[in-house]
Amino acid sequence: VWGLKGVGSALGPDCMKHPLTIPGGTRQSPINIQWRDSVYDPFLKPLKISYDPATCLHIWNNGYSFLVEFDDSTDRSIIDGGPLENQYRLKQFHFHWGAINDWGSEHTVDCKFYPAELHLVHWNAVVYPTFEEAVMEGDGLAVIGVFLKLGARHEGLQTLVDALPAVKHKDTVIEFDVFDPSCLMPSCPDYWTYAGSLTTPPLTESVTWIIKKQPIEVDEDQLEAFRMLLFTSDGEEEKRMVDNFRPLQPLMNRTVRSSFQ
Ligand SMILES: NS(=O)(=O)c1c(F)c(F)c(S(=O)(=O)CCO)c(N[C@H]2CCc3ccccc32)c1F
Ligand SMILES: [Zn+2]
Repeated sequence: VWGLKGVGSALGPDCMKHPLTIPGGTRQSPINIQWRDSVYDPFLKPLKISYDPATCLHIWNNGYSFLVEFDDSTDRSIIDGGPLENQYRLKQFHFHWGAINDWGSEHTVDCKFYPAELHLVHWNAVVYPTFEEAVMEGDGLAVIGVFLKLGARHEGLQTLVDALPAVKHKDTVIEFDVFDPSCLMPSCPDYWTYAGSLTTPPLTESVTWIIKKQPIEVDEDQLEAFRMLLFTSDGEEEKRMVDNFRPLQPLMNRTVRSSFQ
């Protein structure tokens, strides 16, 4: 259901090819963010992020991406403010990336792909009793998207990169017990926000997307470390874990708001 893995051409305004939409879907993700069409909303608050590094549990290759999962049984790692009505609890973060640096992100900005994109998945534990229930509700999830661009080595990311060989194969997990994902946040507070969906099954329209304007820099070796992961389990014919992003989806009747002018 990840749809056609067409990478689409970033040329011209129509950088969406063969969008695979969910029947009846009106708020699917990812989308192209056309900077000039985004609307500044002065009522958007700064995003507040407070993560407790001790809530970090493990890294898991689940055959889609590699996830760093957190203990979300309390409100120790949360986000608040921004476009959100409630605080949301951090459940996991993961990445999407390409086989080469010309593409890899899920969202695009003015039809430009980044080589990778970080997603921090949070859920509304104020209103919903479990993550699984929040996944089914329009205000259930909040995902922060951070673009990765090729540049200087990212020291904070390196501790994660060093652990990746241990989760090379699908369904491998290793303990990862202290990591503060705020080290992966860009310094600039600016973001875009829009109502969207999960980009993997169940593709539910339950996500308030918060896409940071400023990318973080990572170096070629760090991107290559992502690309040596495998979609396949140990003993199966090896398939490199690359191009694990969903094609762009139609904006339909949505406005992308910006927290900046
Ligand atoms: N781009 S994204 O933010 O939409 C997104 C993913 F891209 C992605 F790969 C995953 S997953 O957990 O690896 C695969 C499960 O669908 C999730 N995980 C979520 C989605 C559904 C679900 C169910 C249980 C635990 C985590 C998740 C996700 F929210
Ligand atoms: Zn994602």
